[in-house]
Amino acid sequence: MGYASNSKDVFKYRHESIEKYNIVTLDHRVYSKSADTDEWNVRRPVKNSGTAGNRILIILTAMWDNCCRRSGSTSDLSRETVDAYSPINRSDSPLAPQTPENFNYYMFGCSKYIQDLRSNPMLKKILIVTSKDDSVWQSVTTTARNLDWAVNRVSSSEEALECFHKGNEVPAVAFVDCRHQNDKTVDAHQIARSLRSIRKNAHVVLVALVRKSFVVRNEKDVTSILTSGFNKIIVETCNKNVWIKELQQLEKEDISVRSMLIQQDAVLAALDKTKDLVIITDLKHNIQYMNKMGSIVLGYAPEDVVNQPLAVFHQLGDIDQITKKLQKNIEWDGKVSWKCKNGEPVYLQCRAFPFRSFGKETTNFIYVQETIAEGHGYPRGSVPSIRKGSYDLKSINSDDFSFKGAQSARRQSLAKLHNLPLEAPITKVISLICTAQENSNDQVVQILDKVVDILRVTELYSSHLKTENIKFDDPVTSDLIGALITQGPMHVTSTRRSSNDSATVKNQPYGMGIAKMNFMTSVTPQIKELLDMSLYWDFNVFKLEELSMKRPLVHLGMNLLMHFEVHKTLGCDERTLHAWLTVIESHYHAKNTYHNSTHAADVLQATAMFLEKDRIKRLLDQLDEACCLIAAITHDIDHPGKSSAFLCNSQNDLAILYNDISVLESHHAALTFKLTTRDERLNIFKGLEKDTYKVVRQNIIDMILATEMTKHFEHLAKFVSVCNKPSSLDEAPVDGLTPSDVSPETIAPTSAEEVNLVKRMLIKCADVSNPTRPLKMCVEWAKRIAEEYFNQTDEEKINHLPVVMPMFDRVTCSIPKSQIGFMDYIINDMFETWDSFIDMPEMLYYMRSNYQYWKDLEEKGTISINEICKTMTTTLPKIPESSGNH
Ligand SMILES: Nc1ncnc2c1ncn2[C@@H]1O[C@@H]2COP(=O)(O)O[C@H]2[C@H]1O
Repeated sequence: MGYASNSKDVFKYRHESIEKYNIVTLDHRVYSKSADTDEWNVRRPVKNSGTAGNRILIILTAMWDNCCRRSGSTSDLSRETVDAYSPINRSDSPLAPQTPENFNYYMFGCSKYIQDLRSNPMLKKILIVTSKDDSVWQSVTTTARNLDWAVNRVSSSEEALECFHKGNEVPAVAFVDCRHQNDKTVDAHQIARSLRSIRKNAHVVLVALVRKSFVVRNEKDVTSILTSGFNKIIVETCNKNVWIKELQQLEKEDISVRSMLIQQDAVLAALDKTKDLVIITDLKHNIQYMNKMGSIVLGYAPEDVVNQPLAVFHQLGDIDQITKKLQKNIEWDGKVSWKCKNGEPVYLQCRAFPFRSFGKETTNFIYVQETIAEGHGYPRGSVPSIRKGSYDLKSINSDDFSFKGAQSARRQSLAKLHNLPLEAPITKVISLICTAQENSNDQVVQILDKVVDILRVTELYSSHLKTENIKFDDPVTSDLIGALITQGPMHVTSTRRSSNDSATVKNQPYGMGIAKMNFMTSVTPQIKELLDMSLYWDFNVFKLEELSMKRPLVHLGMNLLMHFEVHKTLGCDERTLHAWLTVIESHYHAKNTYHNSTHAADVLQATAMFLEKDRIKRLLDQLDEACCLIAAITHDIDHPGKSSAFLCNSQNDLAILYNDISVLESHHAALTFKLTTRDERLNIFKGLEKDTYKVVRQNIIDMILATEMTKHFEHLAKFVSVCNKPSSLDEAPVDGLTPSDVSPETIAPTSAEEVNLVKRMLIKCADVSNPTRPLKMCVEWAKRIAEEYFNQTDEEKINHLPVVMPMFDRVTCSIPKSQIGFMDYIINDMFETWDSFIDMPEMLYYMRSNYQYWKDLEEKGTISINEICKTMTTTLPKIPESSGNH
């Protein structure tokens, strides 16, 4: 950094090339040089944050011009290419730098927004402040008017300030007479200080008119004039040519910059109104700017975050993978979890990119994040980044309180609902909110109004999750998620189980004690060894598929059903279980690449692992466990390898039978009971009491139907809002309890409906857990599902049916893109939520690293499965061949 505080110093720098510096502060204006155009552009300063690598020179214009004149040369820093900026060096200014070392400049690329002055004539207004009209002012006035300036003159400090306070006719430039030292009516310093103390006048160009002797006589006076808030010092003259030059310069530099700053203010205001959360950091990843939405969502005031390392606000504390990418000048796109001031995490879809304001190097990093209201204040594991369902934050963020009257009237009418005889729980809730509003501040009232608005819609869980509300990032994702979550409405059978329900078994006619042993002796040692790993997340179901000759479900099923003593719970024996599993497995289509019995075994294995988790164990009884395992085993039975949409489009018998509603899932559930109950030899339910069987049946049907993806967001949202209570309790402990006093038992969901929500979530997670498995398995599943989608597309094309997912064409489809889309929209949120409930870090670990793997492949432009397989160090088992076991 260079710093010139007197003309001698400036002389010193005259002999240095100004090219050495990439930031110059001239006359307290700040310029930086563009590497591309070699032009100097104005920069807006921020206080106290050093930027590595910037070379800064500070010069005062008056001295600089003086030096130039004395040295007989013109300024190296051509005035023609410089945009000016108002002074920052006032001691009362929040932007005032304390020492030259503290200078840093917030790059805002504003030169792009400079408006042509001609389009903004409002700014060509001059105010002359002088107590003495003389030939100098007459010369200024005439010249200015000839150049289309509007000129107004006042004769005292008070009148001058009045002009600025009035508002409408605020002049862009004020010339203040500083030639008469003892002039009591025009006090230049007072005018400057008063003006600069008001923020809206920060951009007024203040020009001091001084005597010829002034600059040469006293450098201290020059500094004092400039530091009091003046931008320019002009020496008195009656020479109209000089005034033409000065006025043109004012127009080109000062006024155009003012115009630019006005627009920059507008941009900043827009940033404050946007629903996106914007953060800008410097090169060291220290936050330089965060917009208002940042404060709203994260809960920090701007001063809490400015100059703080970004990592401090990152929930997982490791923001390395993002910053590394940015440092390599690579844009980053993905989920980021930020830490709110209240300690809660908020997950946002983020696009981070490097920004080069000048020079060849990056100067800043910018993070733009989609925010939605769900993300704010939701407990851990919320679904904020289901960006497709964003709320309108307008009212929350609005400064306009004028609609309060209307809101209050509405509250009153809502309160009347309370008195209606048909009072429903939702009206009670709304009424309670209305009561709470009475004693709340405006902001809370507005937020609660929004809450009430949301509660009033009929489809509480699904209305905002329709595909038309979702903006997908790419067509593959659009196809996939669109196909998964759109279909006609489905009625979910609600199972209510009273707390007295228990597994009631008619009798236990079989020798249970030896059941497991008998079965296990019939498997090969290799399979046995593999099955010993059946309660580990990296269990290799493909290996079992291979060793069992594509009968993984019977083997794993026997192993796990015995482990959970399902035979005891149901009151059946090993042989029935084995026969049942054999028949069930035989109704899975081995020719399907994905929806075959290996998938059922995989879902069963995930289900078993979830059932082993403490939180689940506390919640579910043995009958629940049995239902979960059976539902997992049967949930895709007789899957044709085509989607429900395909069946509807092709007018398949199943679609006709089930009226296009939940076609596949209804079929899976119905067939399960048909197969199981029609033959006594495989009826695993035959030992159950009638009422227990009813409960079991309802439970299994409910879980199988819950695997329907069209209801995905509904199930997820319900689970989040009802079951993820602990963190909300953490926030507001009741009855003197601290969060640590609240044991999981105290807060675990207990109602039958809440238990149902957990079971639905459990099977849903198990069903799509493949992206959270170790990489090799995750890739294999991706390959299998893509192959099945491709087959469907092929068949649709051959049969001239509507193509449900046109992007899933085996020649063009990008597998990484499809996986990223699937994870972005379906997997990541759901598993973060599920993990927050059951605590299974290995699952999240694989999910995150797999996601990164797909991202890396996408970046490299890898598309096909063959290319992907080449990137894997070891080869994976082959896709099953078309010979079926069906
Ligand atoms: N890795 C994956 N990539 C894309 N889609 C998937 C993946 N895993 C599961 N799915 C889809 O998610 C759906 C969940 O329900 P289904 O098993 O009926 O069908 C599944 C597939 O359509």
